[in-house]
Amino acid sequence: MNANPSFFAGTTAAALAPEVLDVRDLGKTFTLHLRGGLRLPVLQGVNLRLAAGECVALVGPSGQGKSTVMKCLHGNYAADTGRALLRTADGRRVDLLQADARELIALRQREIAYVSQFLRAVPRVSALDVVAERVLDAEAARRAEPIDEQALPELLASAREAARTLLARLNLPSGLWDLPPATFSGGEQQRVNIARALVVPATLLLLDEPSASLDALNRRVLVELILEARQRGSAVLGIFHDAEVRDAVASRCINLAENRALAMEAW
Ligand SMILES: Nc1ncnc2c1ncn2[C@@H]1O[C@H](COP(=O)(O)OP(=O)(O)OP(=O)(O)O)[C@@H](O)[C@H]1O
Repeated sequence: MNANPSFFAGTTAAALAPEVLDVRDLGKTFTLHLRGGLRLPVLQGVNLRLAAGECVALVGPSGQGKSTVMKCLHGNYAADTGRALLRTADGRRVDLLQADARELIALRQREIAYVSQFLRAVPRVSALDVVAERVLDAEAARRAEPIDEQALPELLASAREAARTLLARLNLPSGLWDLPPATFSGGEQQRVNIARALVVPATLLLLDEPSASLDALNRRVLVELILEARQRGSAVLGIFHDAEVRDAVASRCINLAENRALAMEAW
């Protein structure tokens, strides 16, 4: 499938699918306090919509703010303006830009998965458990209470099984599974990161250069996994500098530079 660079030129299926994310007027200015309060207006009036099962690629020159959009939606950066309404799996509408810390944690456990180029691994936790923990977190969030001690061994066993399956699919050597990923190569860490994000279905997948450190074999696995996530109904927003990966997974592209002007026409 070729990515379609025109704004809102989605597939018919995407047009019929329920809307998952509606971002309007997203704005972000960085203030550099160590540079005398220098202000960098990076995002202004960003609008985008994502339907279940579609993948939108953010494209455009370096430094334009693509990663900043992702970080605002994931709650790593506070946005200055706008709203980003996410329709959750149980049909609620949550503004990602206004969610408080507790709500953000819950959203990250159940609804939103984020892959960046960098894995922020907890020391001494094995690669297997970095992935399996996400399954347990999602289950605890689904039950809206911590998992009790009696249920834990069985849940942990099935979470580790799911983690093993995905790590094997991503060709991470089994000899590494019980080791903490801190000393892994860039590509190995990236694969743990991808497995952690994709081991449970997400309403919204945020992928910031997920193939940056992958070899050709694992890029193909990544493409398969993203297409399967779309098929399950995840809405995917991604930055893919690898054009082959982008063309294989994206249903349309948005260039932030063109976004503002075109969005004004569309609304
Ligand atoms: N935490 C920050 N503090 C100050 N400036 C920042 C911060 N994060 C990003 N920027 C600036 O915002 C601009 C946009 O950065 P961003 O990483 O979002 O761009 P990008 O489009 O993703 O670039 P690339 O394609 O090179 O990854 C850059 O000029 C960057 O220096």
